[in-house]
Amino acid sequence: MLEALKQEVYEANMQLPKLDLVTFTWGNVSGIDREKGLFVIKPSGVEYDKLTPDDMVVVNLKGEVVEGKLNPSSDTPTHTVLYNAFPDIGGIVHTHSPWAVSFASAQMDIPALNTTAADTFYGDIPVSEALTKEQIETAYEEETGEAIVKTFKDRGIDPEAVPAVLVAQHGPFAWGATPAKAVYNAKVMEVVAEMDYHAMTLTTRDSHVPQYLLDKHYYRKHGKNAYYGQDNPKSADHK
Ligand SMILES: O=C(CO)[C@@H](O)[C@H](O)COP(=O)(O)O
Repeated sequence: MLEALKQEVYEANMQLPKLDLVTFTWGNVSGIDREKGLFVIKPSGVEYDKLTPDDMVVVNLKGEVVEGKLNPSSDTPTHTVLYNAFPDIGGIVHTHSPWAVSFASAQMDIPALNTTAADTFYGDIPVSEALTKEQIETAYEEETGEAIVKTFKDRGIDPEAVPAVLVAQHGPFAWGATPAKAVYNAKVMEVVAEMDYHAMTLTTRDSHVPQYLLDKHYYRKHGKNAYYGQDNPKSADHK
């Protein structure tokens, strides 16, 4: 059943290691057939270079396996919640891509600071609230999905406008009209997160030696009068 969708989801999963979005067996991609109310997802714990289209698992919108010889991804409950809550999405991807996970670990949104972000995300990529110990210990993956939905509801964000989220202390989820588009959005998120990290480091001047102190030591070392801040025409603080 759903052979064409299995092939499409398989190909989307194979993009994850190619795009450096996953390590080992981390991450997963799914795609949905809205007419049949069934989605296809990567099997759990299978190495990407051993995956085949036939390994894909078919799941209904209650999260029940309807076809598959392997166990579905451990994140299947999260995908299930999102397909039910966001009726216009056709594919979902989850990765542990390191720059996005860095923002998730810091519980910080990935801000839209440049056109690279704005071309794909019409606003900041939100981070969810941290899940409670009880949520983690009871139904972690389902609660993860609920935390994502709550983030968009509470903050009034349209999941079509911002097709991505960070789950605090966990990592990124992204979605789109197709599994391939979901993977594209996940990669743009990772690239934007890296760009933002560097931009935010460069602009927080107290995160490194201020220019006028560098100048002062430079001038002392080279026998010139030390200038401080606004007195120094070379300093970014020069008034
Ligand atoms: O987030 C996690 C585990 O924390 C999962 O996404 C794993 O990284 C992949 O699990 P499977 O899809 O292979 O079950």
